[in-house]
Amino acid sequence: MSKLNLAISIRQKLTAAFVIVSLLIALVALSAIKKQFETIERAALLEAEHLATSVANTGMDDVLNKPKFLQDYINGMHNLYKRDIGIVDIHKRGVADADVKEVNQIFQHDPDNEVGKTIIDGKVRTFVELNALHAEGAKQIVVALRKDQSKLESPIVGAVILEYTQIYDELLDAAKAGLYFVIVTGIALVLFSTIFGTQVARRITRRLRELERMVSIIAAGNYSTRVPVQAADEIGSLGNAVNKMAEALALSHARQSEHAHELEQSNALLKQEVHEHQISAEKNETLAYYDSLTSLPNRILFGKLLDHSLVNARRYDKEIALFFIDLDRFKYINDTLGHEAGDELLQEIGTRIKSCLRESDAVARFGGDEFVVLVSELDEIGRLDVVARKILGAIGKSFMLVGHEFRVTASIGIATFPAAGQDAQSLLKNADIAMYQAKKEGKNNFILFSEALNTNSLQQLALESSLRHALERGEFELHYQAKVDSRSDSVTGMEALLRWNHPDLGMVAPMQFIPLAEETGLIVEIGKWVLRTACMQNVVWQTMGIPALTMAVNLSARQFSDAALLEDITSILEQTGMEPALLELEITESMLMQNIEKAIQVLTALKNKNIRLAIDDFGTGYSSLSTLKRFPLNTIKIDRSFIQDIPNNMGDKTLTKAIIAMGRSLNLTVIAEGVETKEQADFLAEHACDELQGYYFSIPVPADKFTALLQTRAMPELARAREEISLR
Ligand SMILES: Nc1nc2c(ncn2[C@@H]2O[C@H](COP(=O)(O)O[C@H]3[C@@H](O)[C@H](n4cnc5c(=O)[nH]c(N)nc54)O[C@@H]3COP(=O)(O)O)[C@@H](O)[C@H]2O)c(=O)[nH]1
Repeated sequence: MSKLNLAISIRQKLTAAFVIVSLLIALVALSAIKKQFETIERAALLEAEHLATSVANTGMDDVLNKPKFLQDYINGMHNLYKRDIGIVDIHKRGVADADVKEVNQIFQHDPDNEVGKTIIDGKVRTFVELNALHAEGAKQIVVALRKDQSKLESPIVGAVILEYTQIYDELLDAAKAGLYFVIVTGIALVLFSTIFGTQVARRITRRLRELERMVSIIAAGNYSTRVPVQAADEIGSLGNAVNKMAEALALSHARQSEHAHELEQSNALLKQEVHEHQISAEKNETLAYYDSLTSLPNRILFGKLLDHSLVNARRYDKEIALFFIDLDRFKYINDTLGHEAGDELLQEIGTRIKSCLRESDAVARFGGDEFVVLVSELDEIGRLDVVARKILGAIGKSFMLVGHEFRVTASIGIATFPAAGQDAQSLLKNADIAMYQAKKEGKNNFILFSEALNTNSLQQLALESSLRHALERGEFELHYQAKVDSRSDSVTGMEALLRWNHPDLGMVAPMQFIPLAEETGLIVEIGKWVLRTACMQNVVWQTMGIPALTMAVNLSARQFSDAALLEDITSILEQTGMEPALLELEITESMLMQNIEKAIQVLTALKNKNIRLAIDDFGTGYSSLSTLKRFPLNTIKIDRSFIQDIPNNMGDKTLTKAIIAMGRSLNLTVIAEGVETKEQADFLAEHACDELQGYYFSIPVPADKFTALLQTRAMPELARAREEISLR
């Protein structure tokens, strides 16, 4: 309820109460006045009746015949008591009257013949006599006059008419005086009580308003406010109660503030904890779904994206494509330049791949050097080539790592939905198969998955599985191929060549399993076995009295980039007792050109161990003379591709001559591989190629056969080999 409403309401109520009470008092006073008037009239009437009756009882019957006496009596009553009495006979004729003119006159002042009626029935009647003296008329009472007044059955002989206006008026005047006093006093009292009541109401409402104002201030939170208590009445008690309530509120507010402060503190702590929890949840999510190195989605998140894309592709009958990208020779970079450089490279690769894609495509890193791309809005299958070439081009651009310029390539396998698989797992597997095929076919390219690849891949998988057990099962063996002095035809050394004697497949060619061993990393362990076996064999031959010959062993890219290479070789040399100077490591030109600085570093370390170093497949890696000069080499081995068309191919002849000249100018031993004919041998000898290797002299043979070859040192062995060649 508003302040205004409250005040008006109480005042109105009080005023209304005063008005009602005043009206009631006025009403009661009026009815009392009315009652009093009636009583006055009744009293006047009663008195007149008694008087008239007493007049009648005064033996009127006897005195009727004595009009003089009667007149005197009436005159006496008039003079003494101011009462006007008239007496009539049964004919209404005046016998005596206060007004003597009425004597002997028929009474005619009763408007309804009340006198006549009373004379007939004896009943007391009143009437108002129309009289000139009284404007309102004179009140008259008429009583029957009997012969024997004590007996009701006595005959009526006349009537007594008594005017009672005077007594009535006197009584009325006396009553009116009292009445005026009552009315004036009453009005004064009503006025006073109204004014007083209004003042009281006003004072009450003012105090109530003040109380309300104070309560509002307290309610607004100003608990120190106190209501001024003006009187010890109910409002004063209410004020005291409000003050007590304010004190209690102040106390509770203080406690609440304290509590709120504590709550605020714990809330802040809670917020902090929630914030930390959120951060850690976000971190966990990032860790769970994103690759920490490249910030690209990881395998888990990519799986979800792929599943989602497959659902859409199925629903809208669309094609999607999965690109499996694997860097070529990444391990080599990682091992030679260090992990930090490798990480930098992977980050850059991630960025480059991303830059080749549309917003709707997704790229993820699966770990290592494996990246996967999801092209979910494939308009046409032809776009796959464009995307793949774009990615290869971006990756193939040069990188600056540890202050040097490098180039890497990648192999991409592509699998499309629905052609290459119905679910995420098969799509990923088939893209992986296609990627391996791309690697096999020379790397730095892409292959779209086909069912034929799958069959091939299954074979590869079976081969890979057997390869993992080949070493422990002793299925490897080494064959040795002689190296011959071009001038004397004498054996200067041999090259150890690995053979895999598969229990089911028979002799598996190195070209079939070495790339597989390289990809799977098995080559490192296999390579160590080759080194140990070759060294042991060489020592065995020396203990057999065979003069010391150089043992050449091939190193794969992975072995060459293996950080433990030097340590492993040193330990093998120590374990086998092999003379380091008799060991020649053949490293391909392309391996050296991958990272020239690192290659120089590794070669120098090996060279410092007195190990001989040969550059294999020379002529295929486009190394310049200036670069070549920086490698601490002993030998260059001209690639078979230059030899095979000699003497017919003039270009090859010229190039071979140039390579020989260059090697000699660098004081390197020059050896030609793949020498299959006398013409080739003669040409090379003629142009001062130091050593020759090839089927013309000897095919790679097992250790026992090579022992025989060495022991006899007989040309016939070589010749036999030549014969074998010519038989092919
Ligand atoms: N990392 C390692 N690589 C190895 C090892 N053993 C062999 N290999 C490499 O495998 C490739 C194939 O080797 P392979 O089938 O043994 O072929 C060698 C010779 O048999 C072949 N050769 C020799 N003379 C001739 C010839 O007159 N004609 C002709 N067509 N082929 C001939 O050449 C291969 C030796 O080449 P190279 O090593 O370049 O001297 C091959 O790349 C091997 O390097 C191993 O243990 N580890």
